[in-house]
Amino acid sequence: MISLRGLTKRYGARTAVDDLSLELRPGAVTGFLGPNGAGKSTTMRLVLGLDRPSAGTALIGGVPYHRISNPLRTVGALLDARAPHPGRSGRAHLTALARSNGIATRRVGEVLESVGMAGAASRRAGALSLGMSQRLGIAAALLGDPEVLMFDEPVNGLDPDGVRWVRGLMRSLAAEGRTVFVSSHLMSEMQLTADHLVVIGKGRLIADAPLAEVIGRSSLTAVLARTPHAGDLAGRLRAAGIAAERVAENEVVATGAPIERVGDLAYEAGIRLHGLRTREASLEQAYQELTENSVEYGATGAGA
Ligand SMILES: Nc1ncnc2c1ncn2[C@@H]1O[C@H](COP(=O)(O)OP(=O)(O)OP(=O)(O)O)[C@@H](O)[C@H]1O
Repeated sequence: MISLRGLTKRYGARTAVDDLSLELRPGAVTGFLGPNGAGKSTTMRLVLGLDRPSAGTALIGGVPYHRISNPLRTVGALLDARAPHPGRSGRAHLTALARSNGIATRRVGEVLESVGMAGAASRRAGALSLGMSQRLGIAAALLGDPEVLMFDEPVNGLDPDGVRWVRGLMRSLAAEGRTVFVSSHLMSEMQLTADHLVVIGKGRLIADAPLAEVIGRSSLTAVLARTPHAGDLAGRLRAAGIAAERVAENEVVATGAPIERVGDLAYEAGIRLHGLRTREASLEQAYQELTENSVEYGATGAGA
């Protein structure tokens, strides 16, 4: 469990993380989304005690990182895949980490195997491709078999097989009851991986909700009704406070209401339906709506 309370980080006049309060629960993959510069990496660094908050707290299992006696066994993280010393082999890097954290060195072989790097373990870290570096970073995060895992852009540089592998890994770590917190800019991938989403913009919390709820709140998620009485139905729905529009002779699009409510209102009004279905927004669309006012470094002008 990770708990943030009023977490704030200022760099001079710039507020990178602004009063974030949330709880990340175990047994779920929580996706961490936000435009470039939103404060995702800074938040993760604060949780890991790599930076000091200007205000507020970040707790792991109820305690701040610096008070955890066995940090690697409690929380594993991939923040920067290029962090290992470039002259050291992957195996040497992991062995040094294991030794300095009281972890049995046989774990090194196990995690190298589990990330598909057993064959490349003796290569210098500096000679690894970005994708292989990501795998090594994931191996380091898994080394202490921790309950809490944080990954900053873990699929960066991975090929499609690697991306699918990371997705499966995140899902299985969560299924084992661990807390999995993962940032990404790949919305289609997040939609397949995350159970819950935390969205921030300019350091501030924009959304903290289950994936289905974030998608359900999008204006592009709608209920489509086919009926020979489209005008009537649209009127009834609007009278009940639901945004509804007749888009064709026999079709109504309603937004902001669950499909059951639209079906019930049609039934109560005695309006015959020939079809009723939900059209879901993609996470990409929902995300864009949520963050359109928070993009700091976006392109401007025509075509942006
Ligand atoms: N050490 C630092 N000194 C000054 N400003 C910093 C420092 N670290 C981060 N920032 C600023 O804080 C803000 C948040 O940066 P951060 O890297 O946390 O964002 P992010 O959401 O991870 O972005 P990205 O998606 O681009 O990785 C940015 O405006 C960044 O320039």
